[in-house]
Amino acid sequence: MITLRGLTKRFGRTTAVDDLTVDIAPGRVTGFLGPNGAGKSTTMRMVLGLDRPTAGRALIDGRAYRELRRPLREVGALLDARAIHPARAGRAHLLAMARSNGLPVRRVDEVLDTVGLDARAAAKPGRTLSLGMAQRLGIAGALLGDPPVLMFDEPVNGLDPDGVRWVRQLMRSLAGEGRTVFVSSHLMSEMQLTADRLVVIGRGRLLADAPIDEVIAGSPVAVRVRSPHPAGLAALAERLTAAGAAVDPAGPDELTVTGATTDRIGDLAYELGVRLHELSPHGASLEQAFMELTAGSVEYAGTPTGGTDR
Ligand SMILES: Nc1ncnc2c1ncn2[C@@H]1O[C@H](COP(=O)(O)OP(=O)(O)OP(=O)(O)O)[C@@H](O)[C@H]1O
Repeated sequence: MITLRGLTKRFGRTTAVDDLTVDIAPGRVTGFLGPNGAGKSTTMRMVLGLDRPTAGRALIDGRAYRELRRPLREVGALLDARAIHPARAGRAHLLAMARSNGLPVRRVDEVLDTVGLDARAAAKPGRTLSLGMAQRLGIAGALLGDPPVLMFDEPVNGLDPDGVRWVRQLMRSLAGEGRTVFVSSHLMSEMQLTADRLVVIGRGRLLADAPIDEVIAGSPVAVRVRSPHPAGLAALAERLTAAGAAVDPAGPDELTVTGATTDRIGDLAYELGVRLHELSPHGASLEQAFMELTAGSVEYAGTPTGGTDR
């Protein structure tokens, strides 16, 4: 269990983490989401005692990181896969970690095997590892002490589709063994497949802490409407807006409508004599739910290019 209580971190005038109170429970994968700069890495760093909270506490099974006698046996983490010695071989890196935590050498070979790094790959110096290999090595380091609590910051960065699927299965099986698995990712589709529960933050503040289905269900179903007649479509858009629906012109021959059922839209189109080529409901995705949740807390918002005002 990871317990955050009023956790706050300020860097000068920036509040990176703002009064976060959350329990991250064992036996499931908890996804940690937020726009760039939301405070995810800072939160994880505070759990690991790498950043000191300005206020509040971050506890691992009830204790602060600095109180853990053999930390690798209590919590394993992958924060930055590139944070390995450039000249040291992967296996030597893990051996040093094992020695300093009183872990047997055989654990090093076990975890290398688990993450699929063979003897040749494990003998390469850190600077020659691809990002994908460095991620696997970082995951091996997290697993080394067989800890009940695991944290991964963007673990699928740099992995190919097979690697992504492997990480997903690993996270699920670690949670299946009753461990606490806390994982950040900006790949929503991946999170939708991996996580049971989500903690969403924006500008350091808690925006959601709920089962993934609930987060997605909070977002309305959208209906795609296509017609070969732009003028008719514009008239339909006007009627729908007047009826209180939200209408987004997705293209010259297409609308995305929320707040009206397919029946209602079909009836209105019929009344207006607008021929439709498509009228289809689209279940909300995590991506859509995320965009809505975090709309007010994006630090660096891009502007659409080449488009007209919508
Ligand atoms: N050492 C530091 N000194 C000053 N500001 C910092 C420091 N570390 C983080 N910040 C700031 O704190 C905020 C949160 O950053 P953090 O890296 O925790 O966010 P994040 O959610 O992990 O972002 P990303 O998804 O981009 O990795 C940002 O505004 C960042 O600029």
